[in-house]
Amino acid sequence: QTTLRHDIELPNNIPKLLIEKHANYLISYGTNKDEYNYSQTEHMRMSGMYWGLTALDLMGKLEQTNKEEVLEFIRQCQNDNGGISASIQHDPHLLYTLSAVQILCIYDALDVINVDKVISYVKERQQPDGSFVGDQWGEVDVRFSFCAVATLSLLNCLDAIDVEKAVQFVLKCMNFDGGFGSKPGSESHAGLIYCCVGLLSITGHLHLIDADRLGWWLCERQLPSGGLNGRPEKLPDVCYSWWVLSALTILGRLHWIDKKGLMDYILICQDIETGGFSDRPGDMVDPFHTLFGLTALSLLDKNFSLKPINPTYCMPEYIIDRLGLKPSRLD
Ligand SMILES: CN(C(=O)[C@H](Cc1cnc[nH]1)NC(=O)OCc1ccccc1)[C@@H](Cc1ccccc1)C(=O)N[C@@H](Cc1ccc(O)cc1)C(=O)NO
Ligand SMILES: [Zn+2]
Repeated sequence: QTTLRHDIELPNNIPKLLIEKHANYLISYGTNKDEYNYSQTEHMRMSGMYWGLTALDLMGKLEQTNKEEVLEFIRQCQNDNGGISASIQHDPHLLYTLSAVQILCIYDALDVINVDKVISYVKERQQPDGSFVGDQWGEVDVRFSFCAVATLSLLNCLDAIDVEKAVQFVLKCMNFDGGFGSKPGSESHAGLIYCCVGLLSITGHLHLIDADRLGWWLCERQLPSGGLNGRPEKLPDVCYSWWVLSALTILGRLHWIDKKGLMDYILICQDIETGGFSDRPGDMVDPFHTLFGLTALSLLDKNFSLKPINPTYCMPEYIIDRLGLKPSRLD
């Protein structure tokens, strides 16, 4: 019987990975600041810089970036309470505090901010039930638990929070399908699964996951086009290649996916004129999907000329090695 499924048809000629095009796209994205898209993303600028810089580093192009300009921007984004905001004069948030710390680790420049105040900002966000709020407005989401734990572990200061209680909250977000939602009772979603599996990988609690059941749910994300979606019945999207593959890699079940089919899907999502990746063939490219297309390819095949990516932190493996971090994986 024909099951009606949202999916797309793939054309037959698959382009190879156009590294130079993607590097030029990301370098120029950061320079012409008057460009419309650049102005529309001010509210998440710090994350946008993390996406661009990490992608450029994977392609071996970090030395083409303006390191001093980025460090000065980050220094100006740290607030008196220690938290870091998306742009200058914006409110601090755990999302952008993580992005800033990730960038500073890549540049090996943590000294440009007050690290002790970052640690106290993160610590103050933890709630009595172990969960975390993102900022002073108090929204709880397990994404923020991952931001808190990833940030503190990059700063080698995980003991500033109650790790056991943080893990307890994550387990409350686990569903019968083996997946995780943003809060207890929320439906499973590949992005939140990445956050929960990543947190448990950093804290060494992966044994609490039903790896076969979750692995199965993650592989069910793959569609006939080869692409992956984030939830059942959704369209394929390049960024879900990363959210699903990184979790499968940590769970030791990456081989459960049809790698060739997914690689073809991701390569078709390149814009061969402008450079960059879009979520689906023919859509507008952006730095977000460009990073997650490249990180997924880095996990799929080491023969692309990309540096290896760490699946837990979504940062180049050599940076995690330099920091002496060993996030756990199931074998
Ligand atoms: C806020 N946001 C999203 O909601 C995207 C939108 C989207 C892209 N493709 C389909 N939808 N969704 C998204 O990131 O979903 C994956 C996800 C959700 C929750 C937690 C972790 C990953 C994107 C930005 C964006 C908006 C609109 C279009 C493209 C990118 C975003 O900032 N995502 C965050 C998700 C995130 C947040 C916190 C983390 O600790 C880790 C990841 C991010 O990647 N930060 O580095
Ligand atoms: Zn996407």
